[in-house]
Amino acid sequence: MPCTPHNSPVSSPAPHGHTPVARYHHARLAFGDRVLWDDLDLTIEPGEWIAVLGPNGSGKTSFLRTLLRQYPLDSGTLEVTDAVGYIPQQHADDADAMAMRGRDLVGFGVDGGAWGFGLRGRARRRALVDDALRQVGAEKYATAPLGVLSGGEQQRLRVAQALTGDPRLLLCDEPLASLDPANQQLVVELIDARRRDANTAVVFVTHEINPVLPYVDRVLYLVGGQFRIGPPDEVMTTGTLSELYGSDIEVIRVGGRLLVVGGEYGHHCMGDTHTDGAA
Ligand SMILES: Nc1ncnc2c1ncn2[C@@H]1O[C@H](COP(=O)(O)OP(=O)(O)OP(=O)(O)O)[C@@H](O)[C@H]1O
Repeated sequence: MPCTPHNSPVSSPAPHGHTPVARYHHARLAFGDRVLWDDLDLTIEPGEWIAVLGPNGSGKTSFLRTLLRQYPLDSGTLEVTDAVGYIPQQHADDADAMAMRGRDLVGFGVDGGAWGFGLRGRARRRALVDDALRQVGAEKYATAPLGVLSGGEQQRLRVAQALTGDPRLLLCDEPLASLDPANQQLVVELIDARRRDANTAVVFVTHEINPVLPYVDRVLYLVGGQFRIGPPDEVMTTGTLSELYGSDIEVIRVGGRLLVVGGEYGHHCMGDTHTDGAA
């Protein structure tokens, strides 16, 4: 993959206006012979929720990495806002969970853990952290060591961390993994509240579309170097997924939830879209 970056900021005078937060034009990403996608044209609008789906290794995290400017494109262009927030998977922190308080984790969003602030810098940092904690309702356990908090509480703090930069674009990398359904719902609602309050766009990588299905505007479905992008009703269909996977896939709707079954990729598909008790 060439190292020349093709990514550049979208110029945006109005932070939460109508300027797109990201724009791919004829974009291609490949590692050696392995093409993850080619000729991707995609404009992400403020307030839009895009779910990124696909089997293991199809390029979902790599897609986020292009938006984070960690992976340059092979060809084509990507313009993306500078105001990007990132929510990682749970348990993604390497730091000692008993030595770090909840608000320390949130503070990393402000300064990446840098030292040497003046008084004014510390006051500003404290205000940003307090505001982010308030947005996710985590004030109560902000001073507890991270290691004693539940998975749901920790994930709330990671949402708060991502909000400290006042993002126009929120990137979420499987943020529901290993949460129970009640905490999944809570985290999804926090993200949606931010989207509604600040018109922040959301790009949400997930193996389980059902917890976010009511919020999703468009699905980007990646499979074996191919992709489809469109509203869930257009992409999550027997016809579209069968064509994309190149084998028979059946999509069944059960009580507002989706169950995807069949074909040689059946195992992946079940994992991609089926959560609890949809069958
Ligand atoms: N820096 C890199 N160099 C070479 N290959 C890479 C690099 N990053 C990712 N890949 C490859 O690109 C493919 C897509 O990886 P990616 O992590 O984006 O998939 P994914 O859809 O997020 O997978 P999963 O669902 O398992 O998390 C994989 O085959 C991976 O090995």
